[in-house]
Amino acid sequence: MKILVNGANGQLGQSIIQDWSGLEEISVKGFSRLEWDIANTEQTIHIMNEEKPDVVIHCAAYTKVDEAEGTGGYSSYQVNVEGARNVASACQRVGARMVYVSTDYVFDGNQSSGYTESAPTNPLNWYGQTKRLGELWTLALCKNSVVVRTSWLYGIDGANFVWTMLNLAKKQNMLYVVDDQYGSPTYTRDLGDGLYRLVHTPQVKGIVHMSNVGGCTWYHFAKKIFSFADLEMQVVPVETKEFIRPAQRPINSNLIHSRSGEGIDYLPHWTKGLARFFLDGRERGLLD
Ligand SMILES: NC(=O)C1=CN([C@@H]2O[C@H](COP(=O)(O)OP(=O)(O)OC[C@H]3O[C@@H](n4cnc5c(N)ncnc54)[C@H](O)[C@@H]3O)[C@@H](O)[C@H]2O)C=CC1
Repeated sequence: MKILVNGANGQLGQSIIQDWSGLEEISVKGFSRLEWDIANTEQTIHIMNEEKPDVVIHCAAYTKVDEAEGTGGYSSYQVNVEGARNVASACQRVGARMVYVSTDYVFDGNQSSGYTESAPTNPLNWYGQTKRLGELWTLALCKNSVVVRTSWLYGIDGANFVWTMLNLAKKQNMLYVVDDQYGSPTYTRDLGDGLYRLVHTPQVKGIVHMSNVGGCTWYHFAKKIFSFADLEMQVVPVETKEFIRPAQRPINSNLIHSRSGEGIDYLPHWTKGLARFFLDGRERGLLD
């Protein structure tokens, strides 16, 4: 099975390439933005015609949530909507399955019980809107496609909340962290494992929620990070309204995994994902 990964220099893309390279039953090839700009229609068609993959893992995205608001949304629209449309139609043309990675930010977060795959979407910010439009184009243009929604993603290679907390701990011993936004932190390697099972479960189509199970607030996530890192840090819980940011975030973006019985299984609990991150980081000499 031949698999292409776009956005391969991002945190999820790197994690997938590292874990899937060398596996016997698949061949995986990653493309950075410089090698494959998904917003470039001709380049997308050319690469897909040349490579003729069985599967494309679509990791490429404009992910700067606050900047997306500030720039009038142009860059995020180009990548998250037009780029997804290009890839979906090229996948359809060459008969490839497209796995479009999406986000909990397609929901407004007002539903305290969480969101199933079929729950109505209502993004609060421009990033979420562009990702939702990308989902719709993917499902409309590529018959053999799956939209995989995940949340609060962090990996060893990349900028994310975990590294932000660990880097701040080098400079200060007190931090304010939001305690009224709830979600599921998801480790890229655990998501990669879930995507690997999905790739081998061809009958699954449509929308699938895939995040580490369980959930917490950013405050509890930060506390857990410092506990795993064995660092003394005073973490003070604050409300979202005390942190004014350009993009609004959902208060409760808990993703319900109602399709996990279909051969794709649940990912481990989020605290296990974080423990795995620390093991990996220590093994690679990046963490004490
Ligand atoms: N980071 C997070 O907390 C979450 C991310 N997601 C989704 O997961 C997926 C992967 O996210 P991350 O790895 O965290 O993002 P990332 O920002 O680390 O990686 C995205 C990659 O896409 C590339 N890219 C940007 N524009 C491109 C273009 N025009 N053509 C080709 N590549 C382009 C970037 O260079 C980058 O390497 C994205 O679809 C994102 O929307 C979903 C939920 C949470």
